[in-house]
Amino acid sequence: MGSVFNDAHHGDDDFDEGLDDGLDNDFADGPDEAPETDDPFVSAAWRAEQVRAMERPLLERGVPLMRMAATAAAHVAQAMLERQPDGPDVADAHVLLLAGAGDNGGDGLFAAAELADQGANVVCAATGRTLHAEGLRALLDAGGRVLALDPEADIPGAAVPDAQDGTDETDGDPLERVMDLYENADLVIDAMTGIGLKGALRGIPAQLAERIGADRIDPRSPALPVSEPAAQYPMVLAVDVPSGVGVDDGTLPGTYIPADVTVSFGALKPCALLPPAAYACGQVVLVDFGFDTSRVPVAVELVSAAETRRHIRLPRLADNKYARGVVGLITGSDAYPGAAVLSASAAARANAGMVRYLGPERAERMVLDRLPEAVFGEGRCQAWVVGSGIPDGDHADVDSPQREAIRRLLEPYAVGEANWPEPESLLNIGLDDLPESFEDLMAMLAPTYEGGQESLPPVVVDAGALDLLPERVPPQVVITPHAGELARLLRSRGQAVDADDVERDPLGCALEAWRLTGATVLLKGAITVVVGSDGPDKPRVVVNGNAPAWLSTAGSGDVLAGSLGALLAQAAADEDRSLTLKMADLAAAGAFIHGLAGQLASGSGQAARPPVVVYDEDRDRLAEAMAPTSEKLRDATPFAPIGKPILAGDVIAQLPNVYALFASMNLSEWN
Ligand SMILES: NC(=O)C1=CN([C@@H]2O[C@H](COP(=O)(O)OP(=O)(O)OC[C@H]3O[C@@H](n4cnc5c(N)ncnc54)[C@H](OP(=O)(O)O)[C@@H]3O)[C@@H](O)[C@H]2O)[C@@H](O)CC1
Ligand SMILES: [K+]
Repeated sequence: MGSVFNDAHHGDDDFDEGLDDGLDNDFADGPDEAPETDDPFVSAAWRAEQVRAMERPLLERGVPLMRMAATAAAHVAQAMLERQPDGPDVADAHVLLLAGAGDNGGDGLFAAAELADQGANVVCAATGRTLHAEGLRALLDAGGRVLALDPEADIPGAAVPDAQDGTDETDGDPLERVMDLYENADLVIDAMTGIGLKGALRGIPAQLAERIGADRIDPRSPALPVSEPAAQYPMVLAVDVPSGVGVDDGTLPGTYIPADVTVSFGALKPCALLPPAAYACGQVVLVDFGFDTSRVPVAVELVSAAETRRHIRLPRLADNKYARGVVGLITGSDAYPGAAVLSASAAARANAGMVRYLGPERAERMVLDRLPEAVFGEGRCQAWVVGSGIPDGDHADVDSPQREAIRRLLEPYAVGEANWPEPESLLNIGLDDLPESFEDLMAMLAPTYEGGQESLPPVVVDAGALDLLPERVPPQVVITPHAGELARLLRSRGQAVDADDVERDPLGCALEAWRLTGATVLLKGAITVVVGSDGPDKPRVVVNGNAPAWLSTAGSGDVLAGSLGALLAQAAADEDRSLTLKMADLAAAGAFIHGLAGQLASGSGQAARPPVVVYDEDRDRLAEAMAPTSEKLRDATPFAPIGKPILAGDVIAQLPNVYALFASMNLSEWN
């Protein structure tokens, strides 16, 4: 399952005819499979200590988890070899196992023993001073060989086969030996460290990861769909997690070995979903041990098609345009009028009842040109979008009327004020209505001061409006910064952070912004990280990974802001007051819709975090599930699997098709 639109297309109601525009490439009619990607289990991740807690009862009952893990890893290794068009059979394969002293190494040893049993030529490079005793015995019994890298190692049976030149193990630099083996291997099994990693890799594992990682990390390589046949040998299979990645926070604290496939045991760990570590995981195959996850709070969640669908409001018989949600936009400027067009068009094509635009005359004219349906001036709105295409405080005119309008719109959201206006009154504010000062605004709204801050309409605060955000706001304020903008926001609140810091630790920085502002934080990136409120002082972390790399294009952010505004307006049209605890999921659903529109527009099967494959004991079904995207989409689109360049307007044009895909999902599930 390499593509999210399959995920969006699994219902009973077959979806193919009747949507010519944009879907004529039959893209949406891809393989009708993988309903399991809607299983919450494959879209949730738990921290290492939580995973250990879930393992414990099974281990106490004597369930042989390590052997189960190893067999799964061996099957996955075989599937990797078999999918290479001219790859070797297992019996002829050269396998290099990098094994640490812990249980992760144990998994690797048993898995490698199974491959050696089938005739594979296996060499284990032991990176610690010991090896899992039974695993070692199994590998040696199966004919595998062991090279100890640590001079202090005490590993019975470790002997170095002649790597190249017939000399014995004491010759030469053992690291060089491993690199020779690496260069001649078909498959590397990385079992140096798993969830027991503390901090950054050090010692021999760090040196190995540095050498091998440097060979495999090329920032200039294009974004390809995962699971395509290897462009380079050897392929790397990571056992549980790629060694060296920050298991719980998704960072890359030091050297690491990026994997083609990561076989994850029992449950996903956050590193499988969070950037940048998720990029190092490649295709993720999840082995279900039957953990009881019911009492363990999810640490990080991947938004799914099923979850996104829950937030979409299909039109009803008795609807009028207001009932379907009205989006108000204060976006675009004389300097960037195009952002007004893009954000308003995106909102209008994303299932909103109406779009109301407030901005300078030139931008208004352009919006009207492209969107005759838009209305201008005051009136009711269920959600707002502000700031896209508006210069920030460093670049705007001091008396920019739009910034002033946004400032006034946001002022009532400032937490800490004694009184809050009823939403009704705020909903009805137009640009011309906005009084001169906050005091005047409050006076105007005075008769309706009753509601709490949670009843204010949701608002997307983007780009140039981020520096207008009040110190603290309620969760229905969604901020949508990219890394540079988030760094700036954090600096304005006393944190010494730059864009690189945000890219190194997106979760940590998004959490910090959430803590400091109270806003729902949507941090844009190849994988979008959303942090919102899950109750008092309790964060909810949701990520979206379906966007193809083509979506990094001018105006993409304006489209996201507009279409997210439309989603929020739909939700608010129904919910009135109870969006507060749904905002993280709503924001992530907005990112999912945007990413899916990008996939449809570009015809791309590439995605930063494609759906997770569930391990299947049946070898054929496993091979099918792990099959390359190009194979799955071969007949679906001439552009598969990589796709084609797109403009922001192409993404907007696909938004109705995204909604159509959701509308076509099993109708009985809509209730
Ligand atoms: N329990 C079970 O039945 C099951 C467990 N499962 C498997 O167990 C794995 C967890 O095993 P674990 O707890 O033994 O830890 P593990 O990941 O091998 O790491 C410990 C090793 O890493 C080393 N090390 C640590 N930090 C380091 C650093 N910074 N730099 C360098 N080295 C460092 C550390 O060295 P030390 O600090 O002791 O010198 C030690 O050697 C889990 O991921 C899964 O694969 C599955 O089979 C399912 C059933
Ligand atoms: K590993």
